[in-house]
Amino acid sequence: MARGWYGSEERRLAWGLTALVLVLTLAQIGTALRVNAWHGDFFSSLEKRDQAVMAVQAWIFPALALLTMALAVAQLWARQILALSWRRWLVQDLQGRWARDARNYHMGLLAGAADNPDQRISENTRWATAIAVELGTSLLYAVLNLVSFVGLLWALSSAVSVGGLALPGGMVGLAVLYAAGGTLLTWLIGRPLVGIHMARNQAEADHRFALLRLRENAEAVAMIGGGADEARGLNGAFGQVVGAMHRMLRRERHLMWIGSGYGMVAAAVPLLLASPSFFAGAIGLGVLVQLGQAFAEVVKALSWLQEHWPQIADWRSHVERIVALEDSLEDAATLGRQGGITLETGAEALVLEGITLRNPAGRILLDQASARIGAGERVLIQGASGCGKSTLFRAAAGLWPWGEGRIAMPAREETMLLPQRPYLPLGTLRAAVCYPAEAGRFGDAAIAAALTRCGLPALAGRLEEVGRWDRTLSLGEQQRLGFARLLLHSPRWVLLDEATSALDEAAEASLMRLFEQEMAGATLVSIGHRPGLARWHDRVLRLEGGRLLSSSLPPLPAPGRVRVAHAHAVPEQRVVARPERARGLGTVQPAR
Ligand SMILES: Nc1ncnc2c1ncn2[C@@H]1O[C@H](COP(=O)(O)OP(=O)(O)OP(=O)(O)O)[C@@H](O)[C@H]1O
Repeated sequence: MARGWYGSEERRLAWGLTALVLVLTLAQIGTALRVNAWHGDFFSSLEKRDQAVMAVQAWIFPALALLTMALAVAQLWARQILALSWRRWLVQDLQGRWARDARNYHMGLLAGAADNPDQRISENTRWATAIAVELGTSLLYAVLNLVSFVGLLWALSSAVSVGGLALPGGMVGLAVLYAAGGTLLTWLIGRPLVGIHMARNQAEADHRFALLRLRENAEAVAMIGGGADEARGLNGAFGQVVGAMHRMLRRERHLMWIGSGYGMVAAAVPLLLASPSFFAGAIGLGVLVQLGQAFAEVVKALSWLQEHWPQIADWRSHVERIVALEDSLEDAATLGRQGGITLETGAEALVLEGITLRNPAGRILLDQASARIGAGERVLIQGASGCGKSTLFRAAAGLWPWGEGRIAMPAREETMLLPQRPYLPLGTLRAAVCYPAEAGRFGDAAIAAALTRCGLPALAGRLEEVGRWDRTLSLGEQQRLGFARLLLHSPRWVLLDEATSALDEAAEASLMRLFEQEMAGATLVSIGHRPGLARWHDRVLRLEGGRLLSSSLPPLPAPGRVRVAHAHAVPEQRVVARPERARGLGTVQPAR
């Protein structure tokens, strides 16, 4: 995680902020050392009853206090900015990779992919970076403290004798043994904390996802009266969070016993051990106080792991989740590339050559099928539910990884696919209609005309309104909006996947008439179950038993009559030219 940022185009910022934190931390250590020396001088002056020296020390203290405060604030600011900048880079990097190249789609197809990527990107990155900076600076502080105070402790303890035995550096050895014992004990008791934090993180993510799912499906749940059941499910999901929290708190309580006991003993031991030397007059009060402080600082520095173990466990659980997401993103990219289907774009026709498609379980949907749809044709794809019609479109969009063969497609910018429920982005209605182009791409008059033509005249005056259009518009209205998009973008190739399924026949006819009038030159490939759809097409491609069977449709019937496919279907071999049409203008069927 860190290497990416420190090697990125933001590396100057990354290294600069890190250097700033380092310098400010060093300044803090220097000030702490000076405060320690001040204590020595102050208590020595007290002991000697030297008022003049004490008055000087009294003046020094406010300056030291002010410096300590200023450095604490500056170092905190630098740490926070470092963590925030790193998180910003990490989030942008992760969400960019997740959103691009359909990796989020391929992650959904991967068995065992990292769950809840949203929580990993928004939540885990926050803690992984913030705690890393905290741990990093506190470790640096501990190391520098150790280096600073270990010499002092060594020097001071050379004047101390225990039981008449002078041990130069004895206090240092004692501090090392003491901290090592505490660390070992902490590790033994606190080891399961990492797993517990992982379980808590997972439970938190599952609970949040359950809440989100209910929010997104509020209407369906309310209609079926599933509220009580949902509440039980949510309570169950949160119960997992509470369970993990209890396990975590129990462990942390155990660690607290060790931590607090150790701290108390560390404060008293050096004073008790050095007091005989003080009474014997070998050391003064100032040295005794300094010795106690230096011992506590050395023990604290050496006990860094012990003191920060709960934080380390928490941090690791966040990092593990981000690393798992990164792995899944890589796997998704591999899955996206691995497909045996060769996709060529920029072709003049849509050509399928020896296409085999399988579902994720390996079931063959399409077996070595070939077909060609020429420019200007209107082809209806039919077949039983679940036979693989939409999967064929997915393959044509380069999304389906399971299969073989070759697909040649027109250029992407000349093609537009309308699914059953068009995707409506968050934001203004204008943005929703213009999608995927930018909101400012089309003028008001063009948008209003498109909406009116597609039976949504009432929406033409609400272009600046912000709303959840996927919620407030009925499915039929959303499908009309999809056709308004088509009109605006005017692609040469249109792929419809049950894009009129929510409309009545008259409204469907009104929209399909677009391909007779405003978009008369476009090639149309649709998927649909309704028999009435056939009248808007020249031929049918039927997906049956893994084969694509082509049937031409009879010449244009009289308006209002439904056309049916020829009884003798043949495997696709040739292109059937689109008959010339001449039809009267259709009437607009407003939805509301
Ligand atoms: N993401 C997926 N994971 C697992 N199976 C899938 C996935 N997508 C499609 N399938 C399976 O592939 C098969 C073909 O699905 P597809 O959506 O192409 O059917 P369809 O012919 O369009 O059906 P319908 O007419 O009902 O829309 C189905 O059995 C479906 O369950």
